[in-house]
Amino acid sequence: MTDITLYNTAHRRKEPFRPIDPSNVRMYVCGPTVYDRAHLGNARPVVVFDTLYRLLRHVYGADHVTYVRNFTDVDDKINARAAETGRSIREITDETSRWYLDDMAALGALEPDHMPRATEWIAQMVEMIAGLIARGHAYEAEGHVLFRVRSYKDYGALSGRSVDDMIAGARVEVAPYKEDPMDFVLWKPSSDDLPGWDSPWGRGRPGWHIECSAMSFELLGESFDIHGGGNDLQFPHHENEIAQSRCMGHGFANVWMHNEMLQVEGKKMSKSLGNFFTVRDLLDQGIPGEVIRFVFLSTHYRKPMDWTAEKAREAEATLRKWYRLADQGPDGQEVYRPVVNALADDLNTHLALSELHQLAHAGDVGTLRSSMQFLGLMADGIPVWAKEEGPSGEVAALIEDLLADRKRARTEKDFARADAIRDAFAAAGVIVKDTAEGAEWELSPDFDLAKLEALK
Ligand SMILES: Nc1ncnc2c1ncn2[C@@H]1O[C@H](COP(=O)(O)OP(=O)(O)OP(=O)(O)O)[C@@H](O)[C@H]1O
Ligand SMILES: [Zn+2]
Repeated sequence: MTDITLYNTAHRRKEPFRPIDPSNVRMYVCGPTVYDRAHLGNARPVVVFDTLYRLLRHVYGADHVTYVRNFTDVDDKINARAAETGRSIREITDETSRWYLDDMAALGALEPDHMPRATEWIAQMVEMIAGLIARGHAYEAEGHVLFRVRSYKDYGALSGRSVDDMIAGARVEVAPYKEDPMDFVLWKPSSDDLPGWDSPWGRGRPGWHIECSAMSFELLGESFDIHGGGNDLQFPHHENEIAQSRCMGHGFANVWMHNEMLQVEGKKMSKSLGNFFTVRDLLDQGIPGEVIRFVFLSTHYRKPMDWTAEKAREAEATLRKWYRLADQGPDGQEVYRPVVNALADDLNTHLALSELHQLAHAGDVGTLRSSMQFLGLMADGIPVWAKEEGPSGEVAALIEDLLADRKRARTEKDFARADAIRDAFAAAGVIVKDTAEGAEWELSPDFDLAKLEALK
């Protein structure tokens, strides 16, 4: 069996992965708050943990892995969106959840085995909150229930910081009913115009953190193998989840995995900063989902990354080449061992892609096909966009620009430049024919975009 090694944030090192029960490997990933289209940053954990899910299914068997990802469908941002638009909360959360699943499917992400909506698990949250009060880890104050952070001595262990350091660095809400500014909300009262459920503490709604503790417990049990999410959730969300579940006497998650952020000019892409574009924006611009997935896979999940048009162009050119080859491959070949091994080493997706380059280079079309399927780059055969004749608009525009540049160089008798362009076309596999009507060109099967981009 393949040995998997994963970086465990909780211990800040790579560790051999040993599931609690190899016949049911269990993973929980924090899902979206559903009030708006997912931005490209939100898609990063989806692709990262989908890749891990695929690896686990490959190693332990598809029926021996349980993947849970929630929908947060009760939240003040959702209430605000409903108030702004005059639409009902349910309409907004239903529509947004559907969009989310469509957009993520376009990126080749498999659906998790369970996708619990928080509002369907309120009774279980209430029960857990009552349990925390009974154990002295929570208290009721003015219709709120708060978690008593100082009652959990390991608080902060995941981030490796002390409670006092965290208070200093965080925006903690100071409220008169809190015993300590660090205490966080498990339950809060709802006015009549807001969603609310009856509880021992009056009509109200749950805090965000308790959702994940309650739903992971119900669907995966007291202890499970992997808990994932973006590293922006590490504190406070994941520290709070750990505090709640451990104080209930649960073992909770063994391995904590966090993806780094998708950035825009050095800053996290986020709704609050307004520096975002959605997955749907890219798809609508004609950028295929496979290209977006490829760009994600080319950077390791623990490194920050940017989205650039150039990365998308290169990914598209590579994928077109691979699809042309894989199209000739028989189905049902084994996945290439080095590709599996690359993922088994803390999801080294960059290395996995280099292994695919090797396969393409060697012309092993059947193994290329099965390995692309394994990485989620090829669901049902060759995607339609890759079957269409000719390269994408972006590649064509680049070639046309270079041809214009060559013409100018010739007119200006800059033969060095004209020759450099000619040589680069030859090296990149662009076949140029000069005709009376001007230059005509086509791509040879081993077209290599990188060799052209070097010229720009
Ligand atoms: N820029 C980003 N890069 C990578 N992952 C991100 C990024 N922004 C959010 N995520 C992840 O997306 C997932 C869904 O989170 P959620 O719906 O709470 O996003 P969000 O908090 O609304 O986004 P934002 O931070 O833009 O408001 C979480 O796992 C979160 O860590
Ligand atoms: Zn969570």
